[in-house]
Amino acid sequence: MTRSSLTTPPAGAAVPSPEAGGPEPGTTLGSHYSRCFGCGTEHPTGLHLAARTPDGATVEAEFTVGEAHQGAPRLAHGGVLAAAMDEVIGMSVYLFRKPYVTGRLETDYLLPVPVGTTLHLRAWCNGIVGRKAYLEAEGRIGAPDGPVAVRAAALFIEVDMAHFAEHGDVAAIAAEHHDYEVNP
Ligand SMILES: CCCCCCCCCCCCCCCC(=O)SCCNC(=O)CCNC(=O)[C@H](O)C(C)(C)COP(=O)(O)OP(=O)(O)OC[C@H]1O[C@@H](n2cnc3c(N)ncnc32)[C@H](O)[C@@H]1OP(=O)(O)O
Repeated sequence: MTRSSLTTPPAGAAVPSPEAGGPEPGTTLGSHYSRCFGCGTEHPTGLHLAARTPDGATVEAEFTVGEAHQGAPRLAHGGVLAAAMDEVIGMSVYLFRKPYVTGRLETDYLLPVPVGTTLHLRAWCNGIVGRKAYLEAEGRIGAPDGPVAVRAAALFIEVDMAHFAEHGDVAAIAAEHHDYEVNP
């Protein structure tokens, strides 16, 4: 992965271990918002990622490139592939039970990805320092050990739930996150 110093964990960054009380290995992770472009089951043209964690610390998902995801004819749009990496990385840090948002996302495109291809995505965390999480992901064509088409490195920043309430739609959050108190 070609990455900048901004997405490279500094020496001594702690690599998190599976959170006590977090998802058991093998668990399928639900969507965090039904209309999310990445994982929402109600999004008509979204990526519909249904991620799972094989080990409580990393995340895997598949994404089949559809008609709605084209850039050049019959080829996936690079921004859509970046969105898939963003989503699977976001799910991998959400394993640690704290809300994070993308601060920076760097993407390497190694192979074109035709419509109809299933990309096998995997994301993991390389370290956390304070509010900053350093993460990485890859997308492989056709099989978990297929050729790598996309690689990404990211810096995610921890926020609190007030971030989503203040800047987004507090009623939608309350409707889908029953543990979120609208008026604490
Ligand atoms: C329904 C709701 C459910 C929610 C449930 C939970 C969510 C579950 C997620 C599941 C999966 C989602 C997957 C998709 C995830 C997205 O796509 S999120 C959407 C895209 N991202 C955004 O909209 C973020 C927009 N940016 C911001 O809001 C603010 O800039 C941020 C990132 C919160 C940071 O602002 P801040 O809190 O004021 O913090 P700030 O002091 O500026 O930065 C903190 C540190 O990070 C560094 N930093 C910040 N940004 C950068 C950057 N771009 N580059 C380098 N360093 C940076 C700063 O330099 C600083 O470093 P230190 O000085 O501490 O060393």
